[in-house]
Amino acid sequence: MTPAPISIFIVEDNTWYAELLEYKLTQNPDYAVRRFATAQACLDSLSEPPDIITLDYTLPDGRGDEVLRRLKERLPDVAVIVISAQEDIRTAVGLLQQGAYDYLVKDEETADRLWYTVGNIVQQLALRRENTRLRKQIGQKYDAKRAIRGHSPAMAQLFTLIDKAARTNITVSIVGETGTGKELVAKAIHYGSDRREAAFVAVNVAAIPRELLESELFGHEKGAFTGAIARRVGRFEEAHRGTLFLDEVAELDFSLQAKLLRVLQEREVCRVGGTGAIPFDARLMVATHRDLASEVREGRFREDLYYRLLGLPIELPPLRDRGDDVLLLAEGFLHEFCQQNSLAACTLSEDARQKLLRYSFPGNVRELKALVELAAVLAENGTITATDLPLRSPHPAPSGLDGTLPADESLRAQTTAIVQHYLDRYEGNILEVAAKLQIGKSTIYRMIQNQEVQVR
Ligand SMILES: Nc1ncnc2c1ncn2[C@@H]1O[C@H](COP(=O)(O)OP(=O)(O)OP(=O)(O)O)[C@@H](O)[C@H]1O
Repeated sequence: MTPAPISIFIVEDNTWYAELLEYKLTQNPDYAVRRFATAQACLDSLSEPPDIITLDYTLPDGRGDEVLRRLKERLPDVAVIVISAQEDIRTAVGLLQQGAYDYLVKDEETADRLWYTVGNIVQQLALRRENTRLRKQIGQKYDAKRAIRGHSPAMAQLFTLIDKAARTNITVSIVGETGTGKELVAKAIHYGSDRREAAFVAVNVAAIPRELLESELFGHEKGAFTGAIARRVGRFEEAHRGTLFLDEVAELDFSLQAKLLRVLQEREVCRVGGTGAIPFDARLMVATHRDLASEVREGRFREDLYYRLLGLPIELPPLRDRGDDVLLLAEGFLHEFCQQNSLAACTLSEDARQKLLRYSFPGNVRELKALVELAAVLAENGTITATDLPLRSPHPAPSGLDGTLPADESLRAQTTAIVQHYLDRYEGNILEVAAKLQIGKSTIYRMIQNQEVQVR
């Protein structure tokens, strides 16, 4: 797409000088220049607002400061460069304080200096335009209806809840197995809400060592502890006016649960080693794969914090309970993958569809995505058959997983055995294991924490 031209108004009553500036600026074909001999003529033409105005300080119908004020009233964002015959520091400072972008004195180098100043403004404009474009794109990306696929009744209910959550600031608690789309839902709510222009900050509580987590969340002052060589702003502060998403919130230990509760009650954070309280305005969303209510019953999670965090509860069903959504998702991921990799479009054969429908997907949507992407690479002649869907792990796992839905009781045991097998094989390298099995690191950390698996 060709970028929009930069519109520049030259307001100058000296025709020769105006032509000189125009001649210089039009050397860039992207600059569309118009000339005005009076302030009024320029003010009358603002219905098509320019990006930049060069303003002669002494015009027949007004002084620069007065014209600048009127221009800024009408177009607060326009960049105005005032050009004056006199070098007067006090006038220059006054104009800059009034919002002028720059103040240039008329001499033989003015046209060159104007060229550079305009160049700087154009760079900033390009960044601003890019920023707006990206924000729009991100907003679309996380438009719940677009990013989250699913037609099953459970998903229809989910879309209703996302809409409701996006309309208010209510805390949202999302529960679901690994890879069911908890973070995706949190983003959809954030980007559908009034907070979309500010940051979405995600923190995986299970992935950060306990001793670093407090400073990660609340920040620290320089010298607060060994290694705190500079002040650090915490995630709560980073999420100011936006959303803070605390993933795996059930893994918080008791002392941090107490601190989080205090922060949420006071709506203020205190940096580690700091004395003052800093107010914040972040919307909170939390996620966990655990049943928080039973964590409370078992005495592992504070009841008062539970009620603070519960807000609007959203439960994400495992993929195996979403019926035909498996096929809808598979086809969507296939289409995207083939497009992104310039592959010819692929379709799923009937036996492949049946295999996907029967599989249990312990890694849920994340696993499905990885599986069909691999299948797209393996497939011949644009058709994915059952054999292109290698449900078995490439390394012999110590379980009898045969790729189809096993009995519920044995599923957890099989998952645990597979993860343990890979941890042993890759000498406890969690990143590597997570990548090989296409599961979240947090799932592995969680299994280690629960002593379901060990790093040996
Ligand atoms: N309904 C859906 N439609 C399209 N893509 C989805 C859907 N659900 C999940 N995904 C995709 O699946 C992957 C995993 O999703 P996400 O990270 O949100 O899961 P999670 O539940 O937060 O995982 P974890 O528990 O491991 O943190 C992402 O690539 C996400 O875009």
